[in-house]
Amino acid sequence: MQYIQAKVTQEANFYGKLNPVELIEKYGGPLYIYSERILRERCRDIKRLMRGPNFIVNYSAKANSNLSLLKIIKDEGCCVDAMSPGEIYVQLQAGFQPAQILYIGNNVSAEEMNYAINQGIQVSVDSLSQLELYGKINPHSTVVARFNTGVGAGHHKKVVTGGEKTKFGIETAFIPEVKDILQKYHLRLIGINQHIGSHFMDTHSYISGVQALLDVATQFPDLEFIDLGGGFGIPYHKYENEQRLDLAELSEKLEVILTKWVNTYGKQMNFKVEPGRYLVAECGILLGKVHTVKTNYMTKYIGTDLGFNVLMRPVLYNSYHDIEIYRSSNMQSRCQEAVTIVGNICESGDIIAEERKLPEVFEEDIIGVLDAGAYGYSMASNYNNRLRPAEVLITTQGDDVLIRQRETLEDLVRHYNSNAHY
Ligand SMILES: Cc1ncc(COP(=O)(O)O)c(C=O)c1O
Ligand SMILES: N[C@@H](CCCC[NH3+])C(=O)O
Repeated sequence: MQYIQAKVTQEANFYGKLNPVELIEKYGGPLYIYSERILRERCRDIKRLMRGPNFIVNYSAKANSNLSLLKIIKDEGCCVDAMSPGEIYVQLQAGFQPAQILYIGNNVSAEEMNYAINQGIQVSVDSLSQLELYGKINPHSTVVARFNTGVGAGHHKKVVTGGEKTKFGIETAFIPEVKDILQKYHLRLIGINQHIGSHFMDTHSYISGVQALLDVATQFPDLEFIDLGGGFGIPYHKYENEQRLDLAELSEKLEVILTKWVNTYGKQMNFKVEPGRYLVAECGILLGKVHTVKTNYMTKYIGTDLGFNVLMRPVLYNSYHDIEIYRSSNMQSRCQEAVTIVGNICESGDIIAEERKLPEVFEEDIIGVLDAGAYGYSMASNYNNRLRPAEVLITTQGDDVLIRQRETLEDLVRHYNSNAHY
């Protein structure tokens, strides 16, 4: 097999004992591959953000809720946050204890709240009306509230979750109303949280958000924890040597402001963060095959089986992913050229990479889409009745293990009611 453009994965010895062509031959494509080693490294990186037992990493499982990955993350000593009863269900299956799960809901129904409450899982509410609902359902208990401090950040406006133009969190101007509802239902606010948005690469906005959240915290004397949120970015432009987010710098800044704040609050505090992408993005690569190479009116299209049903990010946010090329044939790339890599979905926007400069690509080549572990499979769909792919873990020993089967055609009709009369 030839590694045509594969500097990143070769340096990381990503694929273990098999190469990407062999992995596709063995499991078929498209295929998500995850490196256990890189996943564990990222968990350890983020756990070094703060010292001591009062710091908890809550993995935000919406980024990737594969059961096997959850078990590894749990094994690394992380807890989790959940966005839905489905996430809670899978997290319990992965072995997390209810006390290790924080349900950070948004527009949650009474049934969904009860689902969490009945399992002993702490709920965080993000509006006055949800706080009222929680109080009615579960008075004389503890509650957590998500605030919107006005600070937002993110790689695209669709993923900025703090500030004026977002549905999330309780605006800080409503703190008096929060206190009234707490009193009315005899609720004790034990934690507050926020999440300013996804994928920041410098520490500035996160620190501003933390400072603003601490100002909110000062107004509630009974807190046991403050959850500072996630959003830690990863270098998607590895071929351009993009710098990593400076976690050491962030750690130093956090230490200064949190220590100062704890001294004035006058009581020990637990601090949490909620990283999703940071833990799982870089451990995942999406592999697919080139089925067609064609030119339409001067644009050279590389037609693959990587439709936006398997990786939505480029279509939804215009997101960039580095591309690698692996080849089983002896074909030789003669030049670098700008090509547009597309999938097999019936929409013109089904583009993974537009006008990307790559060594000449041939049919049957394997394409690797890097940093696809976060919001890849978890946002995959059955659009065009395509099947969601299989997922394979490369263990720290370099063995490949199937951790989720590829869907089958039968899965596509599994939930139809064939006895329906109409
Ligand atoms: C409440 C909450 N916490 C954490 C995250 C994780 O974000 P990220 O994957 O950017 O760390 C998200 C997603 O943006 C979120 O909505
Ligand atoms: N899905 C987004 C991140 C948003 C996370 C959820 N608030 C992405 O792929 O970048």
